[in-house]
Amino acid sequence: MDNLIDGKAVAAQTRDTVAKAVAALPITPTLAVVLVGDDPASQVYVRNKIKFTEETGMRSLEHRLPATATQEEVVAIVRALNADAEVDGILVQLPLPDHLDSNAVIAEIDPSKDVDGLTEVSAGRLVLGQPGLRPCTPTGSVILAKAALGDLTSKHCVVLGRSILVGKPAALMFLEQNCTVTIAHSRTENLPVVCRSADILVAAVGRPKMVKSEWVKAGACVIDIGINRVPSVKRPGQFRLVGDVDYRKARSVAGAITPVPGGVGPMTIACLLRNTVLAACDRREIDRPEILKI
Ligand SMILES: Nc1nc(=O)c2c([nH]1)NC[C@@H]1CN(c3ccc(C(=O)N[C@@H](CCC(=O)O)C(=O)O)cc3)C=[N+]21
Repeated sequence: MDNLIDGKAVAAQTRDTVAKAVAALPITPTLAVVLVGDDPASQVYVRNKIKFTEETGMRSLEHRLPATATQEEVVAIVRALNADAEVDGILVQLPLPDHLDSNAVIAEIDPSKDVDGLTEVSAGRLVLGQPGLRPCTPTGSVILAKAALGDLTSKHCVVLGRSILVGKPAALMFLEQNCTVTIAHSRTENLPVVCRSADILVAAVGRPKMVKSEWVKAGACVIDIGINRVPSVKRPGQFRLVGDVDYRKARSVAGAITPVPGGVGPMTIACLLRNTVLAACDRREIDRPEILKI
């Protein structure tokens, strides 16, 4: 049964489209990445973000600070990037070390450069239905659902999870696609029943394999946003990635399903690149490229 949604392939396509859009622009968009500390997972993500930025014909700047950096030092970098007219996008890799206030850092980002879609202005525009920069993981999830289903109008979308970074914006973005949206969470009664009513089930809770195959309606489209690191049984001392969905069993019920890894993760980075182009266009009053429409 070929019901796998190949996130790697759709991400490669998305990056291709971004590269075409960049090639047609009169300018070269620039993404600045700020990395504080030496969390190994963050290092890998940042390396990939920079690699793909350059592969799509854009410029990248990298600012690395030690884990001991102060709030003032991080804020000073963000302010310098705000003031730098060459910089179109600013990404502060999260999580920041515990002693730093990430909300206060994000609040410093010039909303016109907010390629993560995390500032109050970006969130407000999403709520108000105004154009803006949308968060990357929810955008990637919508693109994957559309790759599987085409038009999403009137589908019942259940978003499991209400986090600020993922669940809440994902719900609003599926609403923008004319879905009927339910947000389910830890206090929802009869979670399995609610999830089973979904045509599109978006799992964003951060609990490994929490969503069982019995929670999935036959033929539903399952978008698994979870990136959970669990100890590997085969390789002691190592970790493997699992999603929020019991993928192996759910795959035999779902009409379409994203794997982890190889699902939403690669799309998150592709959508960051897309946002960098959109930010560059908006900032310079160039029309957004038609090919980047969702
Ligand atoms: N300011 C900010 N923006 C982010 O968007 C952001 C962030 N901070 N901090 C961390 C999270 C996480 N995130 C991922 C991106 C790609 C994969 C990805 O490509 N995953 C691969 C596997 C990679 C692996 O093996 O670790 C996959 O799912 O196939 C996963 C997770 C972006 N994040």
